[in-house]
Amino acid sequence: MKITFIGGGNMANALIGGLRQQGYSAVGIQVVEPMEESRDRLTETYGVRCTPIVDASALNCEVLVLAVKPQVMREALKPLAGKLGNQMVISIAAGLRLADISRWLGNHSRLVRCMPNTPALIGAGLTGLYADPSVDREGQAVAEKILGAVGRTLWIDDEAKMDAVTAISGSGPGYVFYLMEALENAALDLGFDAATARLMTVETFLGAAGLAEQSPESVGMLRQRVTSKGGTTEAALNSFEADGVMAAIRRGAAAADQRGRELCELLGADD
Ligand SMILES: NC(=O)C1=CN([C@@H]2O[C@H](COP(=O)(O)OP(=O)(O)OC[C@H]3O[C@@H](n4cnc5c(N)ncnc54)[C@H](O)[C@@H]3O)[C@@H](O)[C@H]2O)C=CC1
Ligand SMILES: O=C(O)[C@@H]1CCC=N1
Repeated sequence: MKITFIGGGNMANALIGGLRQQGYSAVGIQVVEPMEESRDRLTETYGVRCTPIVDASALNCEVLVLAVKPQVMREALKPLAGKLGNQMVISIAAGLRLADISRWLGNHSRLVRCMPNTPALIGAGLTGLYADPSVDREGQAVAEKILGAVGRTLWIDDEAKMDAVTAISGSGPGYVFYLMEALENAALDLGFDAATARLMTVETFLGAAGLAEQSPESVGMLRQRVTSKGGTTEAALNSFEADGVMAAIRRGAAAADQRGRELCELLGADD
């Protein structure tokens, strides 16, 4: 199965890195990427062939992965419009409807919309997938195989829910790193050096996530188990509540969901 990526930035690197780690041959992967520096990096790191524009070899594939920013997707698809045969097209762009992508491709219908996340780079991604009703089981299996190579997959049966997937697991690593930054800064405030602050932060997140994964208990219950009455954790959590941290995070995720829907309307509208 030959795969062509349109766009060779962060996410394409994460997906290609994951596929290569899974033993997927570099010969089967090609990338269309206008930036010379990014092309060189991809070739040096993963041994994949890169071209600056869509040429005949880029079209000679079974699967296309659309990995450009939503704002440049329409422009990036112009060289592909009307030139596709039976290829499966997988879009990983936030906030772009399959109907719009299909139209920009000249009414192509074998489309799957996915929302991966950056832990894909270490094989620990989570991808939400939605398939156009015209995609058969074989097509779905192809998408599952590619995204499944870099982590877990979750099929969504309503495309409108893909913005919510983006707001939770797509953008989620950004929120987690933000919380990690906060804990790291707190450790610095309390007098630890940078390396120790990082170690304590990373291990605490890893340990807590691992515990949540293995435990049958809810995360709320796990939190309660750390929180002794009148103790230190309670002092911190009371302070978070007084500052509205929980509500602020929920409002933040809602803002991400809303932004996905805005992008959808803004970028999907006809000229
Ligand atoms: N970064 C993330 O955590 C996630 C991003 N996404 C989605 O993945 C897509 C890509 O995001 P990133 O990789 O973060 O962006 P990026 O900016 O790192 O990569 C996009 C690449 O596309 C290239 N490009 C620009 N115009 C092009 C064209 N006409 N033809 C081919 N390539 C072109 C750029 O040079 C750049 O290297 C976006 O649509 C985003 O919504 C999805 C899930 C997570
Ligand atoms: O911030 C963004 O728009 C992209 C989509 C999910 C993660 N990064």
